[in-house]
Amino acid sequence: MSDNPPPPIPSPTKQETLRSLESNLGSPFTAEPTIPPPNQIIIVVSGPSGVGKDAVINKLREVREGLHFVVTATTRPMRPGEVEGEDYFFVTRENFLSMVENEELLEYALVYGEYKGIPKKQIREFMSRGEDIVLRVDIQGAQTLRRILGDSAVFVFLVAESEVAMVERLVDRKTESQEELLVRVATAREEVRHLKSFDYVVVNAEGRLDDAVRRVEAIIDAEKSRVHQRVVRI
Ligand SMILES: Nc1ncnc2c1ncn2[C@@H]1O[C@H](COP(=O)(O)OP(=O)(O)OP(=O)(O)O)[C@@H](O)[C@H]1O
Repeated sequence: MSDNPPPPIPSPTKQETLRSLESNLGSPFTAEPTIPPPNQIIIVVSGPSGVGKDAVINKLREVREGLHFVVTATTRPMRPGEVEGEDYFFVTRENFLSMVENEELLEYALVYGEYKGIPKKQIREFMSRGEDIVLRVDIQGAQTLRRILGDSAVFVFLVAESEVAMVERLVDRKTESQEELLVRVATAREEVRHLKSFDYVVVNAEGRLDDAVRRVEAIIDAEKSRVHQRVVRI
């Protein structure tokens, strides 16, 4: 009789454990992704004139990939520093109206005497390449888009930290005459009541542009993580 202890039973390898679990479960484990890739989203960024829509969008363009910023068609004259096809597609009234006639625009509006519209083709093209779409529209445009897109798009309302901060920014920008300023500021006062038809609100405070952009990014991340994804049909 030997006093030696029995040899230890070798513990199963990881592979053996997996095989044993599979055999007990009755089916092999799959390496398929747990969830399908998220749908492309349309994010509508809106807010009163001078709140910083362009500033937020320009910064977002620098810091985030995979987004297509839709270039709006407009009949308004080019401002100094603006680039055709980058800031807007500057078109004649005649061309614009023919786009309307041919139903090439997702929505259009007459804003301060000039037409602005969103080309459908651009949205379809970039979504089919897997990009998310960012639309920059005024409040009137956002209301129309809500009617057209319903809950299939994400609506973000940008606000300044106070009315006076917004007006000062608009004045400092020096792109509007005194009369134009009056119309924009009076309109902005009215527009806040539309806030409730938006999904998210983001404060763009003086000197805190980066915070506003981070918040918009967080919204995009949250939307891409939704269990019930929004489905866009245009
Ligand atoms: N967080 C911020 N801090 C300081 N200045 C800002 C901030 N955000 C925007 N601005 C400035 O305020 C002015 C108005 O911003 P912007 O042109 O982006 O507004 P907008 O909402 O696009 O206006 P509009 O609808 O009239 O085109 C610009 O001169 C911009 O550089």
